[in-house]
Amino acid sequence: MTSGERRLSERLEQKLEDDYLCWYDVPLGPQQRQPDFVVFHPARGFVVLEVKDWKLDSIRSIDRASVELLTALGIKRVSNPMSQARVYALEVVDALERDPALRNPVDTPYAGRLIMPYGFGVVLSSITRKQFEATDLGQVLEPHKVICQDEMTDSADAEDFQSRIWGMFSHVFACKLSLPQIERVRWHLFPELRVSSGQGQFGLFDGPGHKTLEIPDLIKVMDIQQEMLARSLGDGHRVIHGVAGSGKTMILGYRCLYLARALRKPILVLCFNVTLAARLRELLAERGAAEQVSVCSFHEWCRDMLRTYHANIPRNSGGYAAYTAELVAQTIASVERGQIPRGQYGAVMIDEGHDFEPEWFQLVVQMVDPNSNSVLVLYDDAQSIYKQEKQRKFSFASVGIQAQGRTTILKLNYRNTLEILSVAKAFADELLNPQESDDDGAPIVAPESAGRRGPLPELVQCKDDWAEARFIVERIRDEVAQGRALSDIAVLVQHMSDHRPLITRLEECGIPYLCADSQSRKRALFESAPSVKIVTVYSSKGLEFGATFIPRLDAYGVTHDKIDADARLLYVGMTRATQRLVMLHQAEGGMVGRVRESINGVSDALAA
Ligand SMILES: Nc1ncnc2c1ncn2[C@@H]1O[C@H](COP(=O)(O)OP(=O)(O)OP(=O)(O)O)[C@@H](O)[C@H]1O
Repeated sequence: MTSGERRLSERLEQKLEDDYLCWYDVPLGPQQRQPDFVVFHPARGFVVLEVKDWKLDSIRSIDRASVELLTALGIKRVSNPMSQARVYALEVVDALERDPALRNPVDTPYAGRLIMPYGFGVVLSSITRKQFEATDLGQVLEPHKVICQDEMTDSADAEDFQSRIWGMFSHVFACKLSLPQIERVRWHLFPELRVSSGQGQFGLFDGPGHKTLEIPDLIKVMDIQQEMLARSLGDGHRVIHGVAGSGKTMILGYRCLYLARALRKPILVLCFNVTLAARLRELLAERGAAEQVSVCSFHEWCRDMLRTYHANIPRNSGGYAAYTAELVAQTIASVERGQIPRGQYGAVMIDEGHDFEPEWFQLVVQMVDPNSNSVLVLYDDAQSIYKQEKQRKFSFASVGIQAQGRTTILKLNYRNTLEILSVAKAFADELLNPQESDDDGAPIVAPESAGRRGPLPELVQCKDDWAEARFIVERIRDEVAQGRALSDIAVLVQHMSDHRPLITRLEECGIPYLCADSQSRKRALFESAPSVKIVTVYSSKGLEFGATFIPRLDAYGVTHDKIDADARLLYVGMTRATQRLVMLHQAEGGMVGRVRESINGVSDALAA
């Protein structure tokens, strides 16, 4: 920011109330123009502001189209900022007026025109009103559309400051934009905030070649908190505690694409789950970020580092847990002795931070370039399915993440219907009891529903594995008959050895499927032709499916020591379903009673 821009942004923050929205230097509308500031208020409209730090004696000449400036490098000709601001404002009007929901209705006096007033103006941050009036600048910069240096001081009266801004409007009339209308305004102005509803896309905006041509009736756009997080490029470490389905991965995807344009050094995205890493890698590649952004599971990354820097790669002979522990130990040792260089990445982002061990954080934090020091950790304690209770208590500072004061909590779940979320919440009630935590711990946050409605989750009893398989396949056929894509359907199993009858039945019915039963199949889960996905609940973490089946509920939580761990696992499984959730069991016991109670409780509460 120039010093004038900084002062103006401080004044906007101080002198405007909380229901104003202000954007600084953000590309705007279909032409992606970049005005200095856009100020928006739901009951007043919007204004575009250009800020100039020019001193009076640096303006050699000015007319309605351009300005000649005396600079250290000689004379420079630039556009007249007022005409620039006007062009930007008219482009915004043009984009918004195309949307019938933002136009005055046909039988009203201003039929077809924008439902809110607008204005544009110039901020001369180094010229006082007196200086301005002593010149003929007012002939080309209308005086009421200019804010001068002495009108934007710290001590300026808030009411005066606001009336200067709104005095820039040519026409003022009453408007009161509803929340959906405000969202539509943001949808048009900032296409990158659009949440696309493609399957398993984490809401990332459309890739190239999939531009939205028609304006949908129901639009989906990041909420303001998500937008602020996605755009906050600032240096330093940042932690987002977000409930299941609150858009953490979507924000991460957005920041990757944003940072890929802004940074020279590569960006590293790490998660725990191989399947999630593969899906995210694919989506970012479709959006042209493959070269600059590497997405891997943590262990894949360790292996890559050891291979790239010719360090010793352990053999995978003594079991997977021993192998991965050795992989991590070797990577830490290689970094310590300088064989793997530190500071390789312009930014490091960690999805599923709740499944990371403290020493993993310590290792990864060293990988970020100290000049940008940009580290983002996404975390949801309720989904931590690989850790023991005692391991969960740690502070971010103790693992090298300095995020005090830069921690955000996202409570709103957008993924699940109210019915699915309510059942998952009732089921996992004990895990979600909010607990006090200081700014640097990992708070437990209970999700709140964004309110989308759908069918109540189902609990179905079948007599054996074959009956379960027949039932699931029948329901898959129903879903497909109703238009659901195969890849939007998943069966979440407890162990990969559990699904033989299901596969046999799918094959008998000619339904394509893919099992994530090896590392390579996990990586390729979404790459091939459309197919039903069979994944463990573990591997489903981070993903989402329109229709989700969870068989053998009676096999979860059967021993006392597994109850909490399995409850977490099932909470993760249930919150994968965006529309339909069907759970099955053969016997009573395990988690069956708890799920039944949760469904009945929610059913009664919603009926009341
Ligand atoms: N503001 C929003 N409006 C509409 N849909 C949204 C919004 N934010 C997120 N979503 C949708 O919510 C779903 C969940 O998003 P995402 O996968 O990023 O959540 P998450 O926090 O990473 O979840 P989890 O931790 O459970 O994996 C996606 O389908 C996304 O499109």
